[in-house]
Amino acid sequence: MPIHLPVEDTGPPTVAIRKLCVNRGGRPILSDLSCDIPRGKITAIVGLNGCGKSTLLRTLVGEFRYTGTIQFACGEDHSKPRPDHVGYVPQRLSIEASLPITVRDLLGLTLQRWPIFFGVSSRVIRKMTPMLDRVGVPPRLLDVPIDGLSGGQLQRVMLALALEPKPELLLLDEPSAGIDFKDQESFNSLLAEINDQSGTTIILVSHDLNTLSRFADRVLCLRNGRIISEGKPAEVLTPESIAKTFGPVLAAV
Ligand SMILES: Nc1ncnc2c1ncn2[C@@H]1O[C@H](COP(=O)(O)OP(=O)(O)OP(=O)(O)O)[C@@H](O)[C@H]1O
Repeated sequence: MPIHLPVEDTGPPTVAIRKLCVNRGGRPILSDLSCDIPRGKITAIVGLNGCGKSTLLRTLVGEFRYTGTIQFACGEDHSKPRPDHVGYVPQRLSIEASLPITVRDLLGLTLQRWPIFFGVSSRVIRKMTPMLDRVGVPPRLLDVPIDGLSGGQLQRVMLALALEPKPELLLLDEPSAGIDFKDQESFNSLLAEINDQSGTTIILVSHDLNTLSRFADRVLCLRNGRIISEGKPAEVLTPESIAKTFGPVLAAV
């Protein structure tokens, strides 16, 4: 029986998920998953590799078909989120890393509504420096090819794109993967600042239970595509719940 601890009252949830089922490759990945994502809070999703964390985020951004309901309370039309209501930082870039694309090209290609062969508009060019500044990326990196960025710099560039124009919901899939401890700390502080200053609801997938216990408002533990427990970090990251989510070996550590 999953453990569901009450969400403190922050008004209607940003996302209400009910009986969500997702199949991939003919196999159930998420099964009968129900939860509320509280407005203006940071919710972390944890669980073993392959338990369905990325599938859940990618379903929320509309990538996979599903049964059940996902009710968004973003913008005025609550039935469907529009891209400008939801920002998404994927686990990895699905483009060839060796393509000779600079940060400026990536921002131009993503922000512009017409084909890049018309050139990047001056309106878009003017936006780039403040966008990068907001996430702590120096403007000199605009001319660096994306495969020349460090893991932490690339995550920040992706975050800058996800924050454009001003999402009510921000989804991040393992933003700390491949980043050293210092960069992780400063990236998490940046997310906390965004959450604090603009009230953006954040859902992030993470494997770093220590950091989450300080940083997330709520933790959702997944195992084999089902919710094992959810609640505040101190309530949920207990030896019993960790053992149910990750198995007895980690709990014993
Ligand atoms: N294209 C696909 N076709 C079929 N099954 C897939 C496909 N992609 C992923 N899966 C399976 O879906 C399951 C969930 O994958 P998902 O990426 O959501 O897990 P995860 O919890 O995010 O894992 P990780 O922590 O390793 O990123 C895995 O068992 C995976 O093998």
